[in-house]
Amino acid sequence: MIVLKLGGSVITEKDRPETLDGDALERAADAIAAALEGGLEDLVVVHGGGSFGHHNASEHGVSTTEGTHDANAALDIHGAMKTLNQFVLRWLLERDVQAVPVHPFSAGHRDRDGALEFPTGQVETMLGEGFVPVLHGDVIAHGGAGATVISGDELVAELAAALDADRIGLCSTVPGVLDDSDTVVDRIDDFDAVADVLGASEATDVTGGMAGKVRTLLALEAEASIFGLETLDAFLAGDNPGTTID
Ligand SMILES: Nc1ncnc2c1ncn2[C@@H]1O[C@H](COP(=O)(O)OP(=O)(O)OP(=O)(O)O)[C@@H](O)[C@H]1O
Ligand SMILES: C=C(C)CCOP(=O)(O)O
Repeated sequence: MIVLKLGGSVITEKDRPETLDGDALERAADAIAAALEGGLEDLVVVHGGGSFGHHNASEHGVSTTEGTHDANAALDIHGAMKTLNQFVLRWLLERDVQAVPVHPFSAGHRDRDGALEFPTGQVETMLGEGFVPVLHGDVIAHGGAGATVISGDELVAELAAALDADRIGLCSTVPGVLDDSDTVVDRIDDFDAVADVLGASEATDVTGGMAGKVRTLLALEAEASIFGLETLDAFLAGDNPGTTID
């Protein structure tokens, strides 16, 4: 079973609000369709926000820790993410991938300590029935804070642990984690060893960019790969392109 995140920075033009990168989404959807046709059985897709969601969250001052009690603000962020989710579903369905949505806002919550509660029975049942569940970064009810942002990366970590994923992949806009001479770091097992080169995203991003991604993945028991779109098909075929986080 694979949990795959399509980075928002890959499938959208991240510095132009609410702009899809149709060519990139097409390439990603082609790779997913080919892998399923080639025999891959269980795949969960999660996508990030890119230019959908992050701008809205930033405008409303909402992040993973700063919440809102204004339903209009929550729905503005959620609506942007659902719009992008519709695009992802459409691109997959056009390639006969049996993609169905799971909207995290209606599926889970954080408690007062910020701990995520995310039941996964619906995702497991979808997989068992031959569907490809497609989740996305979203807003989520948060005890004492109203609604806060949940990143696609956090959902990947949660799903991978709950579903005991065999492989975890984060397809981003970079070929992997880059060191200070822009060479892809092969393997990361310690945050402090790479902390100096890990930055935020270059675009508006309320969930922590590459540093947040590495921190989230290091907390997982299973290995994860961070790689670029050009090696998505290789990852789905069983290779470990880019940076391995363990
Ligand atoms: N050391 C690094 N190596 C690679 N990328 C880095 C590094 N430090 C910071 N970055 C930034 O992190 C970005 C990737 O993080 P980002 O959160 O934008 O990715 P994403 O998951 O694909 O998108 P989204 O969060 O919208 O879903 C890169 O585009 C780059 O700007
Ligand atoms: C900004 C929102 C709502 C979702 C962010 O998800 P991410 O792009 O995976 O960090």
